[in-house]
Amino acid sequence: MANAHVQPAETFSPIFGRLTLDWIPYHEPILVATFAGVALGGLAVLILMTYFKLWGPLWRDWVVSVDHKKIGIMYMVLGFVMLVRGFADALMMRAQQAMAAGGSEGWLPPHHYDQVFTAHGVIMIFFVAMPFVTGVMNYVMPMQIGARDVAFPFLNNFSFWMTVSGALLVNISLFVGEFARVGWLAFPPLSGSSYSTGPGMDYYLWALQIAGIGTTLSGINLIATVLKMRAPGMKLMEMPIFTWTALITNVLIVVAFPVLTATLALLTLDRYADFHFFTNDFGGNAMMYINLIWIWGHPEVYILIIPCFGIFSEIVSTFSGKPIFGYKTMVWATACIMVLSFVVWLHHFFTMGSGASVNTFFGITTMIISIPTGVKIFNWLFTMYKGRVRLEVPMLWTIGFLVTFTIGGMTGVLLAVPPVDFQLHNTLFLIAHFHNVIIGGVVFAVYAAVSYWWPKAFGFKMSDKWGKRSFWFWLTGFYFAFMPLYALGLMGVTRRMNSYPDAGWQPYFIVAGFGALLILMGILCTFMNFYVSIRDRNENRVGNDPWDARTLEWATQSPPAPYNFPFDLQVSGREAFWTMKQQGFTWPKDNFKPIHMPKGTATGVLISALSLAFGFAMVWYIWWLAIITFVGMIGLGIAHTFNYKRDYYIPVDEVAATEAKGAAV
Ligand code: HEA
Ligand code: HEM
Ligand SMILES: [Cu+2]
Repeated sequence: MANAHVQPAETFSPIFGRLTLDWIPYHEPILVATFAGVALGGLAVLILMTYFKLWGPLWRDWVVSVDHKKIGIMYMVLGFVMLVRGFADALMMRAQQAMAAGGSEGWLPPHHYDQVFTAHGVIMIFFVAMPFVTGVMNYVMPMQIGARDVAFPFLNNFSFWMTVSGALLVNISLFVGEFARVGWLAFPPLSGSSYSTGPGMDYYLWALQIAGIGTTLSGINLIATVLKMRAPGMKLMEMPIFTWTALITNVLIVVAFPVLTATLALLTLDRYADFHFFTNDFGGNAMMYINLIWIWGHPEVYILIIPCFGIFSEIVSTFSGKPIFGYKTMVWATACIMVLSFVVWLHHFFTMGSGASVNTFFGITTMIISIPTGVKIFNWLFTMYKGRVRLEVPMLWTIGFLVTFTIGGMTGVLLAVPPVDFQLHNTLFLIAHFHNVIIGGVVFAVYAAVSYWWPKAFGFKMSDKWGKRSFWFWLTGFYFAFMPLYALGLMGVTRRMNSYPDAGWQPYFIVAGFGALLILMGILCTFMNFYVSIRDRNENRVGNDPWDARTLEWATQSPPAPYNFPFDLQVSGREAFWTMKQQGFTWPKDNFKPIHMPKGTATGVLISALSLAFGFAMVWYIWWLAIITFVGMIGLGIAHTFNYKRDYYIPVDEVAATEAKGAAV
């Protein structure tokens, strides 16, 4: 069955561009079944929503909302939904490699398998990990600095919906056409027009461009928020560590993402307009792409991990009952990582002919990053040392992280040694390294963050039992799924292989597949946890400060009022809320003033919807639709500047009523 794939013929019609019925994969049973599942599920959701009359509230309270808390939660929902999609791809790969040994070709032909690993990588990085960290930053950071919202609330809503448009475009490619078969970073010449015909690569380009605009704008927004919106009295060196990491992450985003945008734009010109930036013909150079994409790509992995370091810092300190050890070194270590992350990119292509001196330089700069990272690890350990450590669920994830991330970091240092990398580059050892830091770091952090801030967001705790189950399945699942890959990598097994001749490797792949099943159990326990926690919410109600925490978000109600804080805060010292608690702080019960708030608007979601249609039109060369939607986007943007009704006041009696319901502390 393998290799049976025939690419539909390239045709062009003025109305449908190059889209023909042949591009609908109704001859692929896996996709038809998936489509049926998605369609039925979607239909069920539509019916339930209509039955319970939820469309109005969904639109008013969520879709058009500019409230940073709502937007934060929507990012998390997007992350979890896409995690299911990305993980389904992972299971397919694990199943394929568990069977495709010694002459067997397994169940996924190369044409399909290559799309699966590309989609998995793209989805996991751009539409799982990025929404997760952006979501947590959005939800938590403004409250940590005592602000009512982010600096540009409308922009925040717009950024979110652009990310959704990008994610939708990737998912549309599953049922209309195909996705790229080039790996998550799409190196030319493979990704150029000669070797990647068809729409797959173009889906990749437009999805990432659209989502990337959202990410860049959100970065600008959150930087402005930290710099301009802090409560009076909060000095930079007194901000909570998580806020520091959010600031540094967003600086990285604002510096790095434009490089991605430019790189993808150049590749788009190569593909659409016959330019030759990245081809050997006509003076182009593919190495330029490799350099540019990694100048973005390496900082990107720190964009993912740095906010997670912030999450763990808050949790360690709260659950050890101590201020974070080495506050200043924590801030400086993070700043060092920020700067260093821009001078290591070449470690991703030591083997591509830069020569010994260049490789040595980049090998050493890479190793140096271990030092500030080690500083952080030891700071967390010292925070726990002699603390009254409470092993609640968020803390379990934190300890799991400390152990797992350190192992993954160490294997990164091995890869940073150029001669070693000549052996291990693009083997499964590399795959094991980065899943080790990303799952042990980012995924664990997100789970920790969700269990930690959930009671703040919803007013009740999550289930302890299901939280622990989820943790143990993920932890053991991770080790079963990825330790065999280190061994395989050392034996020389390369990445992105659809099948392999040596049946001796098969047992390792089977163990890895078993690990993926354990992770599946972990994910199922998570959804069970959501269900059980919401079902039993009335038994698990908590006050505003259930963990005896130290930062300002815990001074608000649980869930926080739309305005977060009823009064302007005047804060001092590093652990603002802890100090307030020591001084017996309570919110005043009267003398409220009307609160000035930003108004929701549908402009963001409408422009994003047009951008989705624009992306689709560009993928399929439907030029008339591209022109109309492009003009529409610009027009809507301009029209929005004439909308002067952007704010409103919450009247005093409404504030008083809200505060009477559950005044903080
Ligand atoms: C969250 C994501 C994340 C993080 C945090 C890291 C962190 C690190 N990474 Fe990793 N890396 C990736 C994600 C990440 N990486 C991805 C996605 C790829 C591959 C992409 C692809 O090709 O598809 C990759 C690839 C990659 C390569 C390329 C290999 C190759 O293609 O052949 C290299 C080589 O140097 C490397 C090194 C490192 C190092 C040195 C660190 C360091 O930052 C780690 C520092 C941490 C520690 C060392 C542990 C704690 C420290 C101590 C306890 C102190 C004492 C320790 C010492 C003094 C050593 N990484
Ligand atoms: C949850 C369990 C996961 C499993 C079982 C899993 C499994 C896999 C597998 C089998 C591959 C292909 C390896 C190969 O090339 O042979 C892969 C690639 C990859 N994974 Fe994962 N993965 C998981 C989670 C994640 C997460 C959370 C992320 C990032 C946030 C991620 C990012 C990637 C990337 C970037 C690639 C490279 C894709 C490429 O080669 O272009 N994965 N993963
Ligand atoms: Cu790197």
